[in-house]
Amino acid sequence: MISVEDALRHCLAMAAPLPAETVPLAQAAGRWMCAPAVATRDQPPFAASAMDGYAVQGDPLAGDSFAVVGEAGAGHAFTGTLAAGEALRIFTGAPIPDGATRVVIQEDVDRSGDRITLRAGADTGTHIRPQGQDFRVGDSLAPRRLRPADVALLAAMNIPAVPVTRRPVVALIATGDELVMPGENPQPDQIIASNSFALKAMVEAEGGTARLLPIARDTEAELATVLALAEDADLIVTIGGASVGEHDLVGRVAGLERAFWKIAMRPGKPLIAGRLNGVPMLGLPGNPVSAIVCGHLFLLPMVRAMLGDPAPAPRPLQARLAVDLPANGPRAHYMRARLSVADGLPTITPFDRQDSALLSILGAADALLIRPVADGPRSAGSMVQYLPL
Ligand SMILES: Nc1nc2c(c(=O)[nH]1)N[C@H]1C(S)=C(S)[C@@H](COP(=O)(O)OP(=O)(O)OC[C@H]3O[C@@H](n4cnc5c(N)ncnc54)[C@H](O)[C@@H]3O)O[C@H]1N2
Ligand code: MOO
Repeated sequence: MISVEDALRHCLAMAAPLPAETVPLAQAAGRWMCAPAVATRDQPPFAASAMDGYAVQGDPLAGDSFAVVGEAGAGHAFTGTLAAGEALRIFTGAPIPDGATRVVIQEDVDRSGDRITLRAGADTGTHIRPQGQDFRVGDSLAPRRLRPADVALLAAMNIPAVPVTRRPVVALIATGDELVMPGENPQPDQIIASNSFALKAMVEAEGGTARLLPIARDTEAELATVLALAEDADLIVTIGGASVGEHDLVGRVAGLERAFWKIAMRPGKPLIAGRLNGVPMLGLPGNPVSAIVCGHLFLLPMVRAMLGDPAPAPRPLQARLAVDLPANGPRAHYMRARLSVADGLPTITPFDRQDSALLSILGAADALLIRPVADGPRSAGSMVQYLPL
């Protein structure tokens, strides 16, 4: 058995960033931009009014009066130059005319015909957004997973398409004679394949493309046939058949160059990783919670690394333990747990039942409480690490 940390290192060593492709901005959200984006213009491209009002020169006092000589709106610049004693009717987003140094908001003036007079108590802000206050030509946005606000920033930079890492194709193969697909009529000794659906959703939420392949029955021939369907995938994931029984065939697949088998982790002990004819492969344990927890700890980091994430490993957070816990054993325990807030602090309570077959408990959990190998007894109130689910 190797440690969780060593197992993750082996997994990440197999997961190199994939090549880039260019996508239009409208399809870029959620994708990993893999080269810096550089602004080709200033924003705003001119000094702009931040308010609806009147552009004037200098610092007028209450009672000062101006002749309104024209108008500027967003997209409609005033081309003349403003002289002392003149005002330009101006709207938010319009270019500030030459000669103006300030915008007086319309609530602070009295207008009569083509004249305005400043009221007492007018605010003294300039209400001018300087050219390039948001970004300037040459400013860049570093590679990242694009969030909605990033896509807006790229649009404002006038960048219509961006280079993104190709989505990794992850082939998911459930194995076992006992499995049928949801909606089928299981025999009395059969169950429904479930965890592949969670893994598909997890891969896709992370930016990968998941391909659910047919269930492989417990024969070497059938497993080989289904694995052959996955040979063009970027990552092959099998589910079940990873343990030590006669029907656990994954570790014995022809062409598998194993990096490791069995890790000091609960749930997830029988995890297998390696390359199958050169393609990175993860053999997840069949128990639903084991498969999904290993998905969070090993599969998703590999997907993130293939997408170019420079920090693909899971990032534990800290919370206050709500109950006493006995010492942990020789395997790191990723306990299904619930987060709450007590006295303004994040607090974590593990479920009493931790059997790795319990999907209902995993569904009720929003965190994995991490017990390191041989961690001593913990009292309520001590700080522990967890991974959000
Ligand atoms: N003698 C030992 N037996 C077991 C050990 C061990 O060390 N020595 N390890 C146990 C641990 S830990 C786990 S986890 C399981 C995992 O074994 P496998 O990866 O071989 O998984 P299976 O035997 O195929 O299935 C386990 C369990 O999960 C159900 N299953 C399988 N696939 C799915 C699926 N796609 N959806 C829903 N449920 C699935 C399957 O029916 C079994 O009930 O081994 C222990 N045994
Ligand atoms: O460690 Mo196995 O993964 O749950 O029961």
